[in-house]
Amino acid sequence: MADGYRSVFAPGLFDGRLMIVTGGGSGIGRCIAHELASLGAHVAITGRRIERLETVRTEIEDVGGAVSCHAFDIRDEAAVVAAIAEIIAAHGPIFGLVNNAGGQYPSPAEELSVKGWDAVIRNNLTGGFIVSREAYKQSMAEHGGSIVNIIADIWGGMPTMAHSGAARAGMLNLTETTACEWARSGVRVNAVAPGWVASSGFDTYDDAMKAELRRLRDEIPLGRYGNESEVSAAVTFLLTPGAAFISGSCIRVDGAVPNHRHTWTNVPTDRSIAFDGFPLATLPECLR
Ligand SMILES: CCC/C=C/C(=O)SCCNC(=O)CCNC(=O)[C@H](O)C(C)(C)COP(=O)([O-])OP(=O)([O-])OC[C@H]1O[C@@H](n2cnc3c(N)ncnc32)[C@H](O)[C@@H]1OP(=O)([O-])[O-]
Ligand SMILES: NC(=O)C1=CN([C@@H]2O[C@H](COP(=O)(O)OP(=O)(O)OC[C@H]3O[C@@H](n4cnc5c(N)ncnc54)[C@H](OP(=O)(O)O)[C@@H]3O)[C@@H](O)[C@H]2O)C=CC1
Repeated sequence: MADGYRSVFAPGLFDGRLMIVTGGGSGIGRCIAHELASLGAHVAITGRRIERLETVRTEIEDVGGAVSCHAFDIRDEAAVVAAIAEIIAAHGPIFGLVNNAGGQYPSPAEELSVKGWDAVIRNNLTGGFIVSREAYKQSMAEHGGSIVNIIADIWGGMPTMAHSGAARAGMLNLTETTACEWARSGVRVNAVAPGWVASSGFDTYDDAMKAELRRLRDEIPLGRYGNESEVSAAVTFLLTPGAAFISGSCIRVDGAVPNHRHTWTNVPTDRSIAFDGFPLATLPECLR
């Protein structure tokens, strides 16, 4: 038998608990599924492509974990309603939900079509909302639970990711709002915001984007990309009783990137020209 996932959390912590991980067929979601299963959970992994889910199912079962696969698009409301009902019928009440599925494509904002914008907003905001609502209504409202939403580093502009940045910022507020609304049902809702994490997600980028990623790596204060297990550990912590009084919060897993942003190295050296092209002298004193 292959080695299982080595979590820093106590073995058996989630024995018999049902956890859903959307986007569990690759990258960060796959890693989270492995960690939760290694701690005793039954993990329901979801995604659009069943073959990727089946591969992860085999990996987890090979090390003795409990897992099931459920293929659906998180943006398809009817499919989500049916899939959540099917998961509960087969595996019992939902204890944890990790809204990890998502993604986008890079594009300058002025070149985004409304169709492309909508596709990405639905992938990174609407989908997570639908899955959360159904997990709450169909199960967690009765007995409590914990939801973790994977967002992104939204503490600043995200050039070429306007659609995704807007969606993830919306997801952070949805996290905060549902944390309030569902608290009295014993449901906690938190977010984890990965920075640049070397995962299968990087494979979806073209060569220009990969070159940009290599440049960005040098600007990460901790000097490297994050890895999938570092995101998974933060998610797992939020699902544990150790986080019982944490709700509506966000853990950034980003090597301190947002703290570093204001140390710009590319500020204009010609101090006679303001950033917007107006001569500096025309600006009020307080803006100089
Ligand atoms: C954010 C910070 C860091 C994050 C890192 C990560 O997330 S790593 C993880 C990274 N992992 C992932 O990102 C994985 C998940 N990502 C995805 O599945 C896609 O990015 C998706 C959300 C667009 C799929 O939405 P879908 O199933 O609805 O796809 P669809 O094919 O039907 O397209 C609908 C419309 O969108 C437009 N459009 C789409 N693609 C492009 C493009 N390349 N170029 C230009 N435009 C594009 C286009 O308008 C298209 O309509 P058209 O003109 O064809 O009639
Ligand atoms: N890697 C990074 O640096 C960062 C990643 N993130 C976010 O973390 C999450 C995981 O990313 P990562 O593992 O790197 O990338 P991946 O592309 O490997 O993971 C995305 C997963 O989501 C699934 N998915 C995407 N869209 C849908 C959909 N509409 N319905 C159902 N499933 C869907 C995909 O499976 P399938 O295609 O089969 O549906 C895939 O398994 C994503 O939300 C990503 O945007 C955020 C910040 C940084």
